[in-house]
Amino acid sequence: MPVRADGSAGEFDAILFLSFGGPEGPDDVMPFLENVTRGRGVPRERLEEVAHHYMHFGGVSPINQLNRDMIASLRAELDARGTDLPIYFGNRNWYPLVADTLVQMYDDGHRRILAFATSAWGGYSGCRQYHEDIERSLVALHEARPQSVSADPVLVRKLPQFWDRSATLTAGRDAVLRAASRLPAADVPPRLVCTAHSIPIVADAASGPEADGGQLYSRQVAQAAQRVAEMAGFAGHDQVWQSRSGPPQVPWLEPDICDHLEAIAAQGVSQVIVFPVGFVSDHVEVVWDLDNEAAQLADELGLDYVRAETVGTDPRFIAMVADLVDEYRRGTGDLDVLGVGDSGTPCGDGCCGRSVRRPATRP
Ligand SMILES: CC1=C(CCC(=O)O)c2cc3nc(cc4[nH]c(cc5[nH]c(cc1n2)c(C)c5CCC(=O)O)c(CCC(=O)O)c4C)C(CCC(=O)O)=C3C
Ligand SMILES: [Fe+2]
Repeated sequence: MPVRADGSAGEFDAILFLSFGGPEGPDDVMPFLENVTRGRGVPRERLEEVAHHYMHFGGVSPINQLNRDMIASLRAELDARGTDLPIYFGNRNWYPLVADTLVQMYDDGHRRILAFATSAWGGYSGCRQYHEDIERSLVALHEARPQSVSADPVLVRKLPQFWDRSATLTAGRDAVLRAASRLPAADVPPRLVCTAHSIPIVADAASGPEADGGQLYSRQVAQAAQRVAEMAGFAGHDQVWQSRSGPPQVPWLEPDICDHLEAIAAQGVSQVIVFPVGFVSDHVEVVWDLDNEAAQLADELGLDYVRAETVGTDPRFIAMVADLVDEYRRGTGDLDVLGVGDSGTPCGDGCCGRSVRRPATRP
């Protein structure tokens, strides 16, 4: 059993399901977007444009319900294994805010907490920022319960990145195959296009050990997509990026999915399968940017377009999350893998990019 920083041999006693958060009504949209983009130099016009995407769904992001569904599935899976750790839900950008959830967990008596973050990836937005969310919440807990926390501290251990777990990739493969089966028969095989959230080129360069040339996030995404494509029997695939933000003069990962659809249509491609490798659930960036924008463009270009499901509803994916919990709850999980860190300590030297402090606020 690995030696732990706090020297204790105790088991973990609760799970924090940590996610991005999303608005639950029209009045939440702008304050939510301000939380997401505080200090990031995202132009007002971009925020207003994104606010329209949310308004298209009545100001309600599907992400919260999807997370609650995932939590219910995880609960059932853990119960079936006889693992009775309670699961709590907390978000970076919207209610329930992780800082509030942590106070609740503490008041309920939990002192050793495993955190599962809904991003599979390394890099600042997908990994490091979740460590920062934990750290910031611990600071807030200390302010809310100063005497108790000093005398009786709490440990929050973040679970590893899971983009390369076999269940993640197998669920992706089957989602691609199901999508492919919805395409009408054609002479030429369909093009598999794998998409993930774009990030600024400098953010990508800053993620991952410098010795490996950085680019941890884009390399992980490329590898996951490659594996899924191979497993689904595709000779090749295209890697694209979506939902770019920020000022237009700042370079982000490219090609953008829409530019790419135009390019392949011009090459004579007639069918496309879009697989959102970068996300675990069908939230706004999937149901707007892919099912609406990209699908409409494909229609205009005369492309048959199908979008593969995200992996978060696949029972094998949920079982994988339960495996992570089981591996780490007794302290036997590997502490030396990417994504794992205690109480906000980032997972490795130079692993996931520079820190940018940015507390979420209430409306
Ligand atoms: C790598 C990555 C993931 C995947 C890893 C993970 O899952 O964590 C991800 C997920 C998500 N991104 C989401 C939403 C947004 N992302 C934004 C902005 C940004 N994302 C970035 C990166 C990522 N984002 C970046 C570098 C920015 C620029 C601002 C900044 O540096 O932080 C903005 C601001 C408006 C805009 O400009 O688009 C919104 C609204 C939602 C929730 C959707 C819903 O509500 O249903 C989810 C799951
Ligand atoms: Fe994002």
